[in-house]
Amino acid sequence: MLDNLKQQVLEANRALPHYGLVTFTWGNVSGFSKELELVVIKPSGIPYEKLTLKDLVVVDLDGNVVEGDLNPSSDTPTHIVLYKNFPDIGGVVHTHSSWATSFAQAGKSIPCLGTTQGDYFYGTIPCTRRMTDEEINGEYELETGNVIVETFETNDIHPLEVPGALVHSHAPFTWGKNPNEAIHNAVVLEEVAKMAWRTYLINPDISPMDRVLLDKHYLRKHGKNAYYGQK
Ligand SMILES: O=C(CO)[C@@H](O)[C@H](O)COP(=O)(O)O
Repeated sequence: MLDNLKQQVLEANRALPHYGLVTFTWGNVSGFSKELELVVIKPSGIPYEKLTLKDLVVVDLDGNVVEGDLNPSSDTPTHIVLYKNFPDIGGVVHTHSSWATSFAQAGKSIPCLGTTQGDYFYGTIPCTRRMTDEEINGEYELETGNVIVETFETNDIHPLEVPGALVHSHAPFTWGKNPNEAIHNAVVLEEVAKMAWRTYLINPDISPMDRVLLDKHYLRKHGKNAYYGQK
């Protein structure tokens, strides 16, 4: 079971440069085994092209390394917070992909302007609030996860209906049922961020797409599945 998850995490991390989502090592992917309550994550600072299965790090939900000789990604606490608070997710991606990161730096959420986003994100992709000095000077990566969870709870957003968020002044995180789905959502997020910027340049007054069209597209693709409409 863990070997299969490691293979998924390795392939997902290698997909980051393939899809143009990272510069240098500005990104990381993890996978979660609910049965084992273990997270497999990319080691910190290791280039994707050099990554092997034995380099991956396995941590428990307290962040303790249970397998691996390298340091886990510096973002590991954020990944763990998301696994603990968003049930049914099995993969998390963090990148500094430039279009999505530009919205995060601007502190702007990405409204759902068209069906491209509507097929994968059931509405606005939220940007978190700025973090406080205490949060930044405390356990920053842990607080980063907490501010994402806070954003979803405050705005009553279901994390499997909107599988991603922009962290103010930082960058995006996406997730999914497994690492591959989290990567897919990261690619979509970067693409719709680019489209949103261009859409606002063409028409600064454009409003979000009609809800009836969003429902038609989102429900057609996802159906009334287990989590639709539930918290
Ligand atoms: O967000 C950041 C830095 O701002 C990190 O995502 C790094 O860009 C990658 O860190 P490692 O995964 O290599 O520790």
